[in-house]
Amino acid sequence: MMINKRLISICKDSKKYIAFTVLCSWIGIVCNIIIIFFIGKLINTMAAGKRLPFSEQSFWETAKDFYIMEQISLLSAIIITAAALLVKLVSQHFYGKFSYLSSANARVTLRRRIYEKLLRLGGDYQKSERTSAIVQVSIEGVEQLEVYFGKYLPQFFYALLAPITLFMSIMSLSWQAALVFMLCVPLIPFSIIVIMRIAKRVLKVYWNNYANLGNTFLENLQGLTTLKVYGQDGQKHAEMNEEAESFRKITMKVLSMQLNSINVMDLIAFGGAAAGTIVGLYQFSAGHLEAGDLIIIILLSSEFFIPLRLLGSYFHIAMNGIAASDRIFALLDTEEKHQEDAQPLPDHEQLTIQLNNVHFSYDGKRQVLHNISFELTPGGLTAVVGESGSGKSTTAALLSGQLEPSSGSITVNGMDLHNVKREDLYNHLSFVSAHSHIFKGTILDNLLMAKPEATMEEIKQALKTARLAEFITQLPQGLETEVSENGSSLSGGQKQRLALARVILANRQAIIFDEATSNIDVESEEAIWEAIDELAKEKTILVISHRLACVKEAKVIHVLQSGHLVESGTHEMLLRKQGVYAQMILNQQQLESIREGKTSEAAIRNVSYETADH
Ligand SMILES: Nc1ncnc2c1ncn2[C@@H]1O[C@H](COP(=O)(O)OP(=O)(O)OP(=O)(O)O)[C@@H](O)[C@H]1O
Repeated sequence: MMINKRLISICKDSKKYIAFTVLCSWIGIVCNIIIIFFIGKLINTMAAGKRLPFSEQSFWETAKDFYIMEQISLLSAIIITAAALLVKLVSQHFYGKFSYLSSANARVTLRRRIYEKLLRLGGDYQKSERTSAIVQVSIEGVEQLEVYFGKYLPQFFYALLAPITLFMSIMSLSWQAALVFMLCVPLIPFSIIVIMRIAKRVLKVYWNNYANLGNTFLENLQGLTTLKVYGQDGQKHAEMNEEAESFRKITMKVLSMQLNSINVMDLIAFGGAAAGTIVGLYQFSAGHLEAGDLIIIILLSSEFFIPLRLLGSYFHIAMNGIAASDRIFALLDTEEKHQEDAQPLPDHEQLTIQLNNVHFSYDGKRQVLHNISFELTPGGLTAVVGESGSGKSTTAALLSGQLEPSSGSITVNGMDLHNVKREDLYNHLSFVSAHSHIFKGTILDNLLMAKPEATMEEIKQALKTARLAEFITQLPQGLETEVSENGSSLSGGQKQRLALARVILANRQAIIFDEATSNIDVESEEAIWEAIDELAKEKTILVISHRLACVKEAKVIHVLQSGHLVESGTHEMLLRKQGVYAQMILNQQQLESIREGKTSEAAIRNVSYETADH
């Protein structure tokens, strides 16, 4: 219970450093025992009436001839003591080094595991934890394990070894005192186990509150402008204060629990040392123990309990790490979409993706897609349209392998998408969403991530197709211009055009555009549509768009309504059908004419105001 086997087996490289740390501590206590024994034996010799004749002989001669134990002269004892002090110093130095190596190794191993897992999970990581919680767990949570590996584990094994070593040493002087010490020792781990049961509960709440606070903080920070616009920042401030207060309370609870348990352990440690010493004193007064031996027992009594007492202190800090490790394991255990035996995609010139009777639900309860079947055939433009919430983005996410159907199947060139290696799929297929991620770095860095070996000619061509070349040449630092986190130093349209240039440079066979032109300026929108039309001449393009006028030229348009595929065909065919698509076109035209009407009315009003002003 006090050892987390899984954690240790993951960080198995730390094991040898833990063993070395224990060895260093053990060498330290053996040195202490030797020194204390010499002091005790010297006192015994003096108490027996033997005098050091310093006035008659030189110090060295006196020390050489004065025997404190059979076969051990004072001079030998001084030399051995000096050597023991030196060894203790060296072992203390190495204790620090090995303790650090053990924890550093474990932290590196865990962070690498988390990172690799996140890479394998891709967008699925949110199934297990929220983004802020993952950041907390992998930074602070892993950091909390420093004490577990660097201090707690070595101390755990040392705390088993030290009492046995001391028991054997004291046994030679008084087996009764040694026995009393030994009987009191298990009371400390017993108290640790009792406290651990309470601690586990409290620490779980502590970590939940901590993660919630982090999440609220991140969300409020990201949405600060919206909160300010709606005057909700004060309200959110108050809510965050409440969360912070509950976090403060649970932190105080953890601290007071730690303090109380340290008090209990102190009571046991001092009580045990006192009990053993009383036995020693009793034996001394009865004449069964010499004065020096009693002093040895008194001096070693604290050593008996210090290792376990220290184990208790480390234990509380380590428990925090263990609670964090539960969250780390939850993340590491998140089911991965892909099996180890995933296959590479057979090399085809073109990509055909087929949806066969696909049903999908996010939560297993509400069906979002019902029995969808269609084919994304090679070359040209295919469109998926439908009202908001009809399931367009979900379809795009299924086609690009980000989601898996609840039932039915998706095949790529005849192969089940589930079995296709993700790297291989993305070597053939790209995806551009409404919020393409632009990374902190230069514009060139962002482009090169699509094709690190791209030539300047290819980059220029991609920028030209994405209608971004002119903008870049206007920048004083051109391609070397730094963009801030998530491209926040670029406009929405520039960001999307940069994402488009990146996808063009990647030169995949198929590209899915999911509302890639929503929420951007008209100029950028037109530029992107022109580029999409150009790309569709060579590649397989699937667009999801609410702008029906832009998909008129598509070779096939699929219409979704409440998760059902209700119509498929060309623009003309669908218009003739007078069904859902024709109605959508009509609605959009009406909406646009109302908008245009309003604009012209406003324009007329403005003109008349202006005329009146003049
Ligand atoms: N992550 C999610 N978890 C649960 N339900 C979701 C999730 N994402 C979408 N949905 C639900 O699935 C349905 C289809 O959503 P989807 O985003 O695919 O629609 P859409 O047609 O792309 O809409 P829009 O045009 O507004 O983007 C909606 O009812 C939505 O509420």
